[in-house]
Amino acid sequence: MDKNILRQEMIQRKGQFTANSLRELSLAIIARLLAHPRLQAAQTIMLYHSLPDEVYTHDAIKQLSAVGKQVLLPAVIDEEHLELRPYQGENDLQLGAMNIFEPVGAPFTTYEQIEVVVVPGVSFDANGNRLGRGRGYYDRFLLQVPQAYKLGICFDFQKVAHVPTDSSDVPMHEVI
Ligand SMILES: Nc1nc2c(c(=O)[nH]1)N(C=O)[C@@H](CNc1ccc(C(=O)N[C@@H](CCC(=O)O)C(=O)O)cc1)CN2
Ligand SMILES: Nc1ncnc2c1ncn2[C@@H]1O[C@H](COP(=O)(O)OP(=O)(O)OP(=O)(O)O)[C@@H](O)[C@H]1O
Repeated sequence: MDKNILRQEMIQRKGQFTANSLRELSLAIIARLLAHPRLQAAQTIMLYHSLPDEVYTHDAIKQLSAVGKQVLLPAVIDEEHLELRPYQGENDLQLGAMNIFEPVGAPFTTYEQIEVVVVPGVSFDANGNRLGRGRGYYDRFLLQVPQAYKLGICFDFQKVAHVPTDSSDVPMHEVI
C-alpha cells in the first residue's frame, strides 16, 4: 500500500537524525509557527504535545498559554476518537494511552471556537495533503472543525511531491 511505503521512507529519513538534531531543526519551524498571522490572531488553538520524532512543541505550548491564548491538546479516549482538553500548565499533564502527554480535566467541547489547528504529520505535500500515523484519529477529528485553519507542521525532509490520499483524508490549508 502506497501510504505504508511512504511511512517506511519517512522512518528511514528520520533515522538519520539524532533526537537532539530534530530538536534543533524544530526551533526554526516553531519560530515560523509563532510568527504566523493566523496563529497570532487566534485566541483558541489546538496544538499537539510532540513525541520525540515530531516537531518539538512543548515550549510553544507553554509560550502560547503564557500570552493568554487558550491551548487545547488531544487526548486519546478509544481506538478511534480524540477528546480535546485545555492545557493548564505542565503539572496537569499525564501520560496517556499512546505514550503522549495529555492534560487532565474536563473535555473542551465547543469546537466551533477553535480558530487554528496545528496538525502533526508523517509527511505532507505542497497541496496540503497529509499522511498521518495511520489510525485515522486526526482525519475523524478534523471533520468536526470545518471552520478551523488547518496548519500542518513537519521537518523539511518530510515534505514530498505527492502524498497518496483517499476520500477520508482532510487536507491542510497550509504546511509550514
Ligand atoms: N504528538 C501527537 N499527539 C497525537 C497524535 C500524533 O500523531 N502526535 N495523534 C495522531 O493521530 C493522536 C494519537 N494517535 C496516535 C496514533 C498512533 C501513534 C503511533 O504510531 N504510535 C507508535 C507506538 C505507540 C504504541 O502503539 O504504543 C506506533 O504505533 O509506532 C501515536 C499516536 C492524538 N495525539
Ligand atoms: N472520517 C473517517 N471515518 C471513518 N474512518 C476513517 C475516517 N478517516 C480515516 N478513517 C480510517 O482510518 C484508517 C487510517 O486512515 P489513514 O491511513 O488515512 O490515517 P492517517 O491520516 O495516516 O492517520 P491520522 O489521521 O490518525 O493521523 C483507515 O482505515 C481509514 O479508512
